[in-house]
Amino acid sequence: MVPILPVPKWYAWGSYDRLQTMFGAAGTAGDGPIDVGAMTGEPLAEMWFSAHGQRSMTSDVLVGSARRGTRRMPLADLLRGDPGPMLGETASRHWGPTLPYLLKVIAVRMPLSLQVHPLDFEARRGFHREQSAGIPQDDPARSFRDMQGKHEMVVALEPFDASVGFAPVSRQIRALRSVRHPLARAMADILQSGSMTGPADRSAVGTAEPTMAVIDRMMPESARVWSETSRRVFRAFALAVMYGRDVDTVTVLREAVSRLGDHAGQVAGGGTGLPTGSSSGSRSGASAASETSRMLANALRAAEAFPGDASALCLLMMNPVRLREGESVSIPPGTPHVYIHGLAAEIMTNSDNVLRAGLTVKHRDVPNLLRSLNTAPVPPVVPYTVRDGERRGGGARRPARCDPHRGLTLYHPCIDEFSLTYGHVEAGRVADWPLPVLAQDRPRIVVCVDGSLCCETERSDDVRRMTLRRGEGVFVPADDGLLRVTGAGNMTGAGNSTGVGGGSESIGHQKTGGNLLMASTGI
Ligand SMILES: O=P(O)(O)OC[C@H]1O[C@](O)(CO)[C@@H](O)[C@@H]1O
Repeated sequence: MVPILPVPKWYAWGSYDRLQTMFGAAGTAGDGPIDVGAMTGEPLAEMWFSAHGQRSMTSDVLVGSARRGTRRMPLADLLRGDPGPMLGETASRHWGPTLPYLLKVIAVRMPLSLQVHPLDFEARRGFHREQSAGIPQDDPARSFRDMQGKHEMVVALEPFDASVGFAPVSRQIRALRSVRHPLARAMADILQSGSMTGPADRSAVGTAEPTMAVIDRMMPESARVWSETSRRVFRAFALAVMYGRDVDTVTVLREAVSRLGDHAGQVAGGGTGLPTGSSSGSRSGASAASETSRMLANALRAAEAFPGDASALCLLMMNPVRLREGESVSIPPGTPHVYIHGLAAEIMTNSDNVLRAGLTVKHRDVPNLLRSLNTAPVPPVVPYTVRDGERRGGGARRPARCDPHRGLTLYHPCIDEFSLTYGHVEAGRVADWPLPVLAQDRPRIVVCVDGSLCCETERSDDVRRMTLRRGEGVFVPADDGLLRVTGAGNMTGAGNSTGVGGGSESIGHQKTGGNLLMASTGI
């Protein structure tokens, strides 16, 4: 068990206080430790616990001992040097000498890009193409930073708003028709009839006949077997991201919100936002209207952050999602998504490949995004959750309510690279399930996201103990076997600079315990 120092990522959409407060001095950055707690003037978006191949993306770990002295080294090097004991036999056999997952805590202050993660084969193809074009891997204009598709899962640490995947087409048409703008109308016409229907539609994009033919040529090869619905969704989406120019989205969306009676504010007030009904249009008028309002609300927030960017209208085609703390959603490669607001843990395959179509100051790559785009209107995928050994949900539309204050929940999507455990461990209590299950030959990363926790491993006679305060984390090698975690006292100050605790906190004397986030492989 070694302390791990997360890598901070400063992006414009990050928060000026959330991660700073959580992580304090527990961060690393390239050449040395960094006190993110003192950097409230900068928007801090993400803290990465990672062994990604690029130096600027791998976390450092502290090796050695408090008695003999510690030194920092990149986690990626530690794993490469001793893959068997560090990663375990199963993980090394499947994924080679590296961690197959990347864990982040993210703070979304304002909407971030309309994006898609590439499919595996597109990532491989794109990576090699950019390598042979000589584009440096850390070039901001690079789309493929590694060779992997990115499968992702989000677990909300606080209410978290997003738009994920395409909504049922009837919902898309309804939302688009609620907005009085020629581009929204042209998108709705395409969804309804397969094409733009008249001169008014064409004037919306300032171009004539060939538009549809150009768009159709952007479809991937797999489009040959797509349903007509998927083809229409592709065309409407592509129309906005390829041809939408300087649309005053803020004005038209505000007007639609106020005309519809602003359900958005009421909806934002509570409850899970995952779509609940079927895609057959069987939902009641009231719930359809409220879903339109939520689509509009997300689109408006995106438009206000990026005025003039027509791709905000694409959020009127997407499922609005509101997660409560402890709820989660999977983002398989190809899924269009926009994160709107909130604090969350994100775990993903070991990749930094993001293809953006809009709502960003970063590099956009519409052609590559369209090649990976999943155009099927499907409800967001909810990962399996397991509590006390009991498996629930999975692919269901409504997640089992996972109250993080009532113990630990294990979340896992239908892939093997990662799983995540989140929940509260009361002071003086030893977290039992699922930690023993995850002890079998798996590399783990444990982060204390609130309060404090005492971690203990025992290998032969060597007992190692560490107290984690808020923001501190440890990497637990597969070889360490069973990890015992006990809720410690209330020490909510920002993390210390080393993450090395003595294990001598007065467990049981204080009442708070801690909130545990633990990443592991799924097998
Ligand atoms: O590169 P951007 O647009 O800032 O977005 C980065 C974020 O988007 C995601 O890909 C969201 O799925 C995250 O993994 C990452 O945190």
